Amino acid sequence: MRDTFRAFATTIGFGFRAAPWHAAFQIVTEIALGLVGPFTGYSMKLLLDAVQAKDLDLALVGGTVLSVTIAVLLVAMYYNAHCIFTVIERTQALADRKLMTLIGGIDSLAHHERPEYLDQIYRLREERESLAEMTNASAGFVAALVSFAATSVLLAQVHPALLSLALVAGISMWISSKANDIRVEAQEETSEPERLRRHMYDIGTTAGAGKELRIFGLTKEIVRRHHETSDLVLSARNEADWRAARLKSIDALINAAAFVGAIALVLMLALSGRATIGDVGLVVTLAVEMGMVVAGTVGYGGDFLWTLKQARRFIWLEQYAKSAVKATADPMPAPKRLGHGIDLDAVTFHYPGTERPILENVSAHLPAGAVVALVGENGAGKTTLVKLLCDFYQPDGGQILVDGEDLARIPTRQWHQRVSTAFQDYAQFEFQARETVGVAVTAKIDDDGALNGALARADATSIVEALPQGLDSQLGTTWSEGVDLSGGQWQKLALARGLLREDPLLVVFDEPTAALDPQTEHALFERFAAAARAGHDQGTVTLLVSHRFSTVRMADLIIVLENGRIREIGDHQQLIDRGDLYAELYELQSRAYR
Ligand SMILES: Nc1ncnc2c1ncn2[C@@H]1O[C@H](COP(=O)(O)OP(=O)(O)OP(=O)(O)O)[C@@H](O)[C@H]1O
Repeated sequence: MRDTFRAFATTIGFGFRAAPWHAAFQIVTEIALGLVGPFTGYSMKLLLDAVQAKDLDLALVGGTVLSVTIAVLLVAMYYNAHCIFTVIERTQALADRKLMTLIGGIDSLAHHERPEYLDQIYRLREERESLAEMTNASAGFVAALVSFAATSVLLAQVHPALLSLALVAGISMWISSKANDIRVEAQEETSEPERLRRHMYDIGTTAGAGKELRIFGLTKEIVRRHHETSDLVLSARNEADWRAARLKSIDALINAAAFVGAIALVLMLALSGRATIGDVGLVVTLAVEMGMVVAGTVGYGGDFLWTLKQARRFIWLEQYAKSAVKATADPMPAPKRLGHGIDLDAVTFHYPGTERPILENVSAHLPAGAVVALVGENGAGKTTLVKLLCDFYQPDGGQILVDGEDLARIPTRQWHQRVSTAFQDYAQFEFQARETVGVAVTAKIDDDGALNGALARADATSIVEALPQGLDSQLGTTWSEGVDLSGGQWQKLALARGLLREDPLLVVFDEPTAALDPQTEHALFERFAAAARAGHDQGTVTLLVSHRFSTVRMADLIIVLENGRIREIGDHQQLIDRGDLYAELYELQSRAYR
């Protein structure tokens, strides 16, 4: 209950924060509109009674009530529509920013990788518009309830038995909410196949998979899979719709019976002289109005509950974001420089929600100022170790020690500020070139000297020089005057981004040069290694993950991982002398290049 209230308060708060006056005015006008139906019925009653009694005064009162009601209707309708759009637009923008801040700001990566979290995040992203709907749903729901109350009072004045219409309306709302639950449940249960269906659609329609789709003639297969998954999703939802429709038809029958009963009752009352002709008009109008009130309450109530569901997901995300912050019982700041280095002390790890250990008992000393290479076959656990060193995940067993202190004690955000990275799956920021590189240290976006220095270290100077407006060029052909770059050029800019930070304690290159030829990669890393060794005062550890042994060989220390365990460790010559896996793989690659 507390969570529900919190979810409601949070999302209605979005509306009032994004557009306070419009939100307040929307609620007022919505309630005014909700009263139009009952007041129209009442003025009709007055007018009919006035005609029957030939009472001019009563006719004037009835006419005035009707005129005011129509005026309120016209004015409120106009402002209400304006408020609805303004509130939704502004709230949507605010909710989007909140989602971006939460999803992108969580220290861990688990919510991007675990299926149960992905479903939640997927639904939140898909249904993000709902987060902006709370003001609208609440205003509509409150207005429908006010209308319901006013209609009930007017009906009771004619005859208390007519309140059975209100009772039936209550039952109707209950049935409709059950029908709505059935639909919502089906949507939730088909969340994963729906994600798969979307994945197929994305594969079939975006540029990323375009080349392989054509070469492998995959389009037909992807369309078939999309069809298969669609059938699964749609048949489950269709079945739920039928069940909901069966409930709704029972509801319709009850309503029809109540409507006929109410008209019969008021006619009997009128024929026996206990009700006026105006009462008959009033009951007919209000019986119809009651149907609309029920539809409104159910519709807005459904929107309200649906919005509440998304709001609860949002609260889940907020709580998850808080819980994903590493528990640092005895926090300490990251050291200014590394004197000793980083130690892996019997590190063991399995991904949350899985059983298989990916790293087992990994121990190694990464000396301050050293260039360390991490090699091993696909799936050996190299990237996983990198994720642990970047503090995206924490070890299940053992410790990572930074100058002898447990990394668990350093708050993740602080550690991230002292880590520089370049990954194989780099982000393609389609901004101006200076921003594409400069986002690594936003304070340096306008510092041409720093940007050019990083570009030079990444061997990317010529790429930017060839751009029409140099650093100010817009990247990405989907933007006006935007220019596109090759995969290797994008990767070099990502590398420059990784090299912009001046005081990192750990620099990680996880196959960031896979799109470059081996000679270029080798030359680049020779340069990084020289720079890393020259920058001993900072004690930075440079960690390089590569499958190219020509590059790896110049590292001070090479760690060979196999099935999540360290198979060998040493420098190039030591490992060659041992004649084990490294020597074998090195020989194989050298032979291929001879
Ligand atoms: N998020 C995840 N959840 C569960 N298992 C994962 C996850 N990420 C990776 N794995 C598993 O962990 C193992 C090691 O993966 P990792 O990416 O660390 O290997 P790698 O040595 O970097 O491989 P490659 O050279 O192919 O990049 C693999 O078996 C992989 O399936």
